[in-house]
Amino acid sequence: MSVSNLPLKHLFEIPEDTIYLDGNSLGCLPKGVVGRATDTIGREWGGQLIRAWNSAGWMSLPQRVGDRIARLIGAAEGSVITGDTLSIKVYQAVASALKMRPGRKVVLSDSGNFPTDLYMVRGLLQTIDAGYELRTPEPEQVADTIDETVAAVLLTHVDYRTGRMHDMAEITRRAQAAGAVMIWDLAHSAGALPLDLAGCGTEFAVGCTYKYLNGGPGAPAFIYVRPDIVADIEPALAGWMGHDAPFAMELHYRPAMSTERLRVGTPAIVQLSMLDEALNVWDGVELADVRKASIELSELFIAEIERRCPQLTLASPRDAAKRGSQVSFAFDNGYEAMQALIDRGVIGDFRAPNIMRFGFTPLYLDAQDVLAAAGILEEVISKELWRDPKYSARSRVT
Ligand SMILES: Cc1ncc(COP(=O)(O)O)c(C=O)c1O
Ligand SMILES: Nc1c(O)cccc1C(=O)C[C@H](N)C(=O)O
Repeated sequence: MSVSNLPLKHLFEIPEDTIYLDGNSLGCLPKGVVGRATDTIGREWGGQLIRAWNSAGWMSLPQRVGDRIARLIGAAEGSVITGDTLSIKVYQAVASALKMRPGRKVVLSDSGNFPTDLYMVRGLLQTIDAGYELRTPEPEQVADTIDETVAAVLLTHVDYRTGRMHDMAEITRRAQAAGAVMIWDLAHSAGALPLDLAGCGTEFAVGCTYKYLNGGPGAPAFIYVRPDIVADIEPALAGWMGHDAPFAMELHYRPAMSTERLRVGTPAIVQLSMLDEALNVWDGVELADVRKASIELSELFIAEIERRCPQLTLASPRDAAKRGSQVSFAFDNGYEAMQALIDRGVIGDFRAPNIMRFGFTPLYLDAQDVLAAAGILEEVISKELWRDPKYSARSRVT
């Protein structure tokens, strides 16, 4: 693919004979990360011990890494903080949003949302036990369902199954016009396409860093809070690291005056330093270039698969402007076909009930990869290689 400075394959460890189309679930390993983890463990922890919180800058790492992510999601410096898992950050955002709209009793999401987002909301509402309701209309109906009973709208921008993308600016506008607080889950957007959080005015956004940001399995999540409201929000999960002066050890919680108030407990320093290192691959990269290459690669893939594999049905929006950076095809034996494909070095994934999912990560993928993957998928489908009984045990976790 001939987009300016992409791809940057040489910056990644990619196993030989592997075409990786699953960077939308777990990104590839950037080359510097192993060395950085070793340094954090050996030199910083091993050599500096407790002093490293100051001498190695561990205490400020959640904010510094947040600032690097902010550039990639169109947010101002200081408005993004890292830590915990995305599930926790969803909980915090929704809990804070409900406090901002006392008297309103509805959280609005959609029926396509990733399960953990819905589970976290239900768990929160059960804990509060004050007559709240979670509504989950079809994704296409969400905008028209926002009314003045809605306290918070929680949506995943890019659908994990189909790649269908909500109109962030328009839904944010509709939510705020009805007086609701907007929360975007950017799990499948951050690092995948240009975002303009500051411009769209959303109150909150949350996301993970192990997909397109390549932070590694279990890498810390992030949360964005619009700068003008941060001093007023009441953080659920008020841990000591979100206190204005953690080492004053005060008995009463006094939140930090910045996004730091969304911190909870001790940050996972090794993972955070791995993420910090992984973000180096983005230096000098423009999301507009990534998006252009992502659309070219995914259009190429769709054209090739529709020509070579008529048994598969496109399950993603055909219009690239309405898709994130993944392409899904429906196929009744998709599970088995995906196992057969993975066995031949093309790694995508399967999502129930029948979705074969392929992620496009232009930092380490090019047109040759896409053509080769399409050829192998054609072989799996046309020769019905997926019928081999070894592909039928549905025991994989992803
Ligand atoms: C939209 C969305 N939200 C949340 C999660 C997961 O959250 P966590 O990182 O807490 O496992 C995922 C993927 O795992 C996701 O796709
Ligand atoms: N977070 C994951 C994990 O811990 C194990 C396996 C997969 C994941 C994922 O990220 C799944 C992903 N969010 C999805 O869209 O399906």
